[in-house]
Amino acid sequence: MTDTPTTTAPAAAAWEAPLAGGPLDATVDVPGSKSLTNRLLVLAALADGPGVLHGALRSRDTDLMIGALRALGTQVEEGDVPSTLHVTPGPLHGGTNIDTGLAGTVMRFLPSVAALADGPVRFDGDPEARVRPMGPVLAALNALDIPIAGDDGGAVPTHLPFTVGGRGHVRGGSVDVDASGSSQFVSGLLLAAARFDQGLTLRHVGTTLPSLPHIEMTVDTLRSVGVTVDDSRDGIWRVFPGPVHAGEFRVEPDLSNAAPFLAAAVIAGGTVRVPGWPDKTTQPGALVPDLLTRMGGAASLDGDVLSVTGTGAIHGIDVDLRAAGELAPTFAALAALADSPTRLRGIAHLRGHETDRLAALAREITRLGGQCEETRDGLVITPRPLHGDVFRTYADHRMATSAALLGLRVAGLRVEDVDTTAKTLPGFTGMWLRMLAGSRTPE
Ligand SMILES: O=C(O)C1=C[C@@H](OP(=O)(O)O)[C@@H](O)[C@H](O)C1
Ligand SMILES: C=C(OP(=O)(O)O)C(=O)O
Repeated sequence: MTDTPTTTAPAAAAWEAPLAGGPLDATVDVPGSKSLTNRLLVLAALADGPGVLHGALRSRDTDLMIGALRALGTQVEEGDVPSTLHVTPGPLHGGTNIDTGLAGTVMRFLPSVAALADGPVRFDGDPEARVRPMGPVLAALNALDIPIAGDDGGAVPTHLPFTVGGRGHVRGGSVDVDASGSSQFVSGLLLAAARFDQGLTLRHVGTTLPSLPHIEMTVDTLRSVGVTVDDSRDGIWRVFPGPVHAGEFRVEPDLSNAAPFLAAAVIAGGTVRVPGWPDKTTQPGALVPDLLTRMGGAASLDGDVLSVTGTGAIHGIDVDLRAAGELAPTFAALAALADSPTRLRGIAHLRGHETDRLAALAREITRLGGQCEETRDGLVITPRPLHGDVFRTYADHRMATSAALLGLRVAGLRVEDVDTTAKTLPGFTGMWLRMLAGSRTPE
């Protein structure tokens, strides 16, 4: 995954990012967390009875998860509002296809569910998904005696497309996994492991481990459905075999999607508030208030309302974002507008995200006249005066929200394919305009 990103989408369809007209004063209701919604959907499909999710995110990634679980035999129905989902598990069927789109959570979480199905399940996704790393999950399942085939046979594939030869049960046991490329390799194996005959002991054998909060989220979510997990040793997780209990769950707002709105207050000045902020969470977005404070904002929590106030002054930072790589595009935008250089470290694995985010951010910030250089494991951004141009997004929702942030200060910035934000936040442009107008953005 070292190729530089390319795109062929026409610049003509680009969205004119609005300039901030003055200090903000807005309350933004952010929809549910992608990561929690897709974990809870998977566990509901593996549960011992019908369950309910409230506040679920409805977006391309979560609708792909719903579509895939339906294809495997699970009933998923909307309640009185689209964010309420009733899930009734059924026997897991093979003989089906799964469209992963560009969703890491679908392509990495469902192969071990498919291994429990009663026949082959073929996975494929967007062209951009075919270059995202899959090898460690597939090799681990293969080591547990699950046949995994690429379209042309041969060795265990390392990328989409592939077929998981579901056998109705998985032996389980112990596997070693190099998860330095993505925490989702760990989460994807742990989520289904209580349904493996022997459960699973998973040992991470790589040099670095990104997104530890997302692995803690997996462990926490498993425990919330009655699964016993031992995570007492660094880099080793043991999931005991046993039932996954059905239940009724409420999904927290997506704190990583809240990040660009809160960051807007630091850039434009004024205050942005996000209600429903959890006082305790495994979401990496929990780091946002502290990071925005270090860059010049002031954050406070009043009840469950998180407020960020800015003056327009932005300071560069040196930060290891290993735990929260999905925040990097937001902080890269802030960095390009700051009064001193920024170094973002610990995020080499972003080269395997929706696009190679390090190359994409460096290229697009440079296109606007900025200075952004890739390092071995991150970016160094040196603020320079920026000018308007087309900002390419490479099918990456967070490139689009990052561009909207830059557009608050850079006249004439046009965001290519802004609708890519539908991956996790459909309606983003409406929410952004309402934030700028100072009116509350309904969920
Ligand atoms: O498990 C999850 O829900 C996620 C884990 C992280 O993946 P990586 O560890 O690949 O960064 C994160 O970036 C992604 O947006 C969501
Ligand atoms: C990396 C991300 O997504 P995915 O779940 O597709 O890996 C992201 O949302 O920033």
